[in-house]
Amino acid sequence: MILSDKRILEEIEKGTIVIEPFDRKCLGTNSYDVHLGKYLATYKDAELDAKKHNEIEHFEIPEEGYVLRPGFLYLGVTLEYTETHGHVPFLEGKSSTGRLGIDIHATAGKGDVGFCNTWTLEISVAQPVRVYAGMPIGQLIYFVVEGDIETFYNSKSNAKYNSRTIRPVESMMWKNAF
Ligand SMILES: Nc1ccn([C@H]2C[C@H](O)[C@@H](COP(=O)(O)OP(=O)(O)OP(=O)(O)O)O2)c(=O)n1
Repeated sequence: MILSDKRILEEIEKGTIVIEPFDRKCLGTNSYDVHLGKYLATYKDAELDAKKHNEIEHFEIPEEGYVLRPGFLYLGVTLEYTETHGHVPFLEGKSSTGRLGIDIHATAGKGDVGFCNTWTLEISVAQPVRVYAGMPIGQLIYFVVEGDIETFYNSKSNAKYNSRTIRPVESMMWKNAF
């Protein structure tokens, strides 16, 4: 089950869903529109190694926008800081973004109950496209979770992506033992 607009508002009222900044106009029938934050990042090395800490370089999207190019992975970030304490949040693209050939996640759309942060976007494009800080980029939808939670994401000692940030965060795969 996906939360309706009224339920999302009720959860915000209760504090079980936090979206900052929140704008009522961004609330859809059963989703909330999120926006592109001003920081982007790319990996320093052209070849990545899943066992190593691959470092990124951050840069700001200028006023006139920034042209994303095919063949590159850009890490972006939502403008919105979110907390979800009782539901499973999913980050989805928007049809209007998709129609510009912009993918906002490579594979990960699911969030965890207890996730408290901005969302890192794994952006790739089908053709060159100029993007702007603050443009609508995706939407959050909230699923009801079945069963009790033993360990919330924000209380997991090994949660990799819960340190509050306004910048995109690189892959922390290197922290996995494999
Ligand atoms: N495109 C996405 C998808 C998810 N997340 C956030 C919300 C999730 O709650 C958190 C962790 O996502 P995953 O569980 O998919 O990531 P990992 O399994 O790699 O990390 P961890 O070991 O911390 O669970 O990252 C994000 O910022 N950007």
